[in-house]
Parts: sequence; structure tokens; C-alpha cells
Amino acid sequence: MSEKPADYLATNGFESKTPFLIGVAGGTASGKSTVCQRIMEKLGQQHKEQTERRVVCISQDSFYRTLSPSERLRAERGQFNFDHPDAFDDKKLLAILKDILAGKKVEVPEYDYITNSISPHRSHTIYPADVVLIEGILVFYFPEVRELFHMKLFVDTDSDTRLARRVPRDIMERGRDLEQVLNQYMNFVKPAFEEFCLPTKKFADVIIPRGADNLVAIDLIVHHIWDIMYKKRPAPKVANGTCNGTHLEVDEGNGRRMSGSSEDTLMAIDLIVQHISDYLRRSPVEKLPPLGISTSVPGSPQRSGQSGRPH
Ligand SMILES: Nc1ncnc2c1ncn2[C@@H]1O[C@H](COP(=O)(O)OP(=O)(O)O)[C@@H](O)[C@H]1O
Ligand SMILES: Nc1ccn([C@@H]2O[C@H](COP(=O)(O)O)[C@@H](O)[C@H]2O)c(=O)n1
Repeated sequence: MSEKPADYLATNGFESKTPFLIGVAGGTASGKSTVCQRIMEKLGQQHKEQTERRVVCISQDSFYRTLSPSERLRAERGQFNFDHPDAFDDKKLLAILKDILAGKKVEVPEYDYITNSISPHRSHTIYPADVVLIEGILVFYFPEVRELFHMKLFVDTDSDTRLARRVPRDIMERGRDLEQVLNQYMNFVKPAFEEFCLPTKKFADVIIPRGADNLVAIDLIVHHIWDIMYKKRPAPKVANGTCNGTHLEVDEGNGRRMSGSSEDTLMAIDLIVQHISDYLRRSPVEKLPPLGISTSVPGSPQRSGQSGRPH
């Protein structure tokens, strides 16, 4: 494995030399990580060496703060609120994201749900990349963090489904028993979702109902990222409201709903326009799911020279 060359940022496709930062929020077990995995897979990044990846994913869980001895005891009994904003070290998350935006290589710790702490000897090196996905229940909660994202996605999966997924996951992968999972859910996870996570849905540019099952939404997002990676389009500005105020709810089969508007960057509209123009450029056998527009496009020109394009 070789380190990326020193001039990597000058050659990785961004005039601005800034990675495109995508926040992926949503309730517990809504499918945030799975959506990110699908995006990575569709972009052919999943099996690449860390040093070669142009798209990388980071979990907000890596930024849980260190617990005091008494908090640690409570956590072991399932009596600590890991769904409250105070459970996170948001300053550390902010600092790492700023380093990433500055094109620096960063170390992201690995979180251990069994010990409720950062693994002392395990971390991941995140090399400069074109696109960085940050997923977590409260990635849109902290204003300074939120303002750094160029694109904000909210994975919107109903709470029954999320609970039904969380119970087996926490038992099989996170070393919990049924009673502990249900108690924690009722006492902390559910109320904190309603108080802190759900209200951040309004900040999203794109709302994805049903998570990774929503193939149209994943496709839209992948095509947008693809354009950023290969068409060398500079990342849009953030922190000036350009990405805010436009919401797209991608609902496969039921049409798409939009609310709000922005004079500056119409992120949601941009996604749809891109998807439709891509659709029109494709040959009939390659067409994307119809997105509610006519599938008959007489005389549409064939796509050219993009055989590696994701499907
Ligand atoms: N669309 C889906 N259909 C079935 N199971 C899913 C789906 N999306 C996620 N899961 C499962 O639900 C659990 C939580 O998904 P995950 O993506 O880790 O959610 P989050 O990152 O939001 O906590 C995992 O066990 C995952 O395999
Ligand atoms: N020690 C911990 C830390 C976090 N949790 C729970 O994880 C959830 C967030 O992760 P998702 O993959 O589900 O988004 C959150 O709801 C915490 O309750 C935990 O149980 N133990």
C-alpha cells in the first residue's frame, strides 16, 4: 500500500481542492450505514484499499465522548443516554471535519459498543478523498458541524421497522440482551429521537424514505456524486445557506415531493434534473427506473464514452 502522492489534492478533480462532504442523518437502525455502503458499492469503492478510495465513510459513533467511571457503570446497565447530544464530543468531530475539508489525512477512532468506549488500539486512517460521507443520528444537530456539509441526506424509516432491526442487531453485534435493548429504547432512544434527531430532518436536502430499499434515491445520489468525481465540478459553497431551504423527498413510485426553495443552489432540483438528463442520454436498454416521467423518449441521443458509469 502506498501513500497518496503529495499533490493528490491538486489532481483529484477539485478546483477548490475541497472534498465534497455529505452528512447522512436518521434514527437508529434507519439504514444510514447501509445507504452509505450501497453508495460506496455503486461507485466501486467498497473493495478498494483505503489509500485508493475516492469516496470514504465515517461514523459519528467514533465521536462518542469518554465516559466518567460512574457514567461507565450506568452504561453497562443500559442506563446511560447515548442518544443525547451531550454523549458526543462534537468539538472533536468538528475539528476532524475541518481537517478533512482542508485536505488533511486524519485518524478516526473505532468505537466499541461492548465496552462503550473508543477502542484504545484501533483507528482508521482517512486519506484525502473526493467525497466524504459522515453518518450518524445527530450529524445535523450541532450547527457548526451541520454548516460544513455540502449535501445533507436524512434516512427516514418508520420507527417500528427501526426497532425491529435494532433489537437483533444490538443482541447479535453489540453484546446486549433483550431486556436491556428494550429498556434503553423506551427510556432513551425513542424520546431522544423525537427531541433531538427528528427535528433535524428539516435541514436535509434530500429525505430518503425506506433507506437502502429506495433504489431511485440511491441512484440519484450516486449520479450526483459521480458527476462530482468525474466531471470535476467544484463543490458548492457551504455556510452561506446555499444548500439549505430546499428539500426533496424521494419516494419511489409515489412521486416526489418538494417543499421550500432557495434562490442560490437548488440541490434537490439539481439532483432531479441531473437524473432526468442522464436518463435521456441513455440508450433504451440502460435506462434508469422511470422516476415518474414518460419512458418513451423518441429520438433521444445515445450516451457516449461513459461505460464505467454506475447503475
Ligand atoms: N433496507 C433494509 N432491509 C433490511 N434490513 C436492513 C435494511 N437496511 C438496514 N438493514 C439492517 O438493519 C440494521 C441497521 O441498519 P444500519 O444500516 O446499520 O442502520 P443505521 O446505520 O441507521 O443504524 C442492520 O442490521 C442492517 O443490516
Ligand atoms: N455505547 C453505545 C453507543 C451507542 N449506542 C446506540 O447506538 C445508536 C447509534 O448508532 P446507530 O448505528 O443505531 O445509528 C444510538 O441510538 C445509541 O443508543 C449504544 O447503544 N451504546
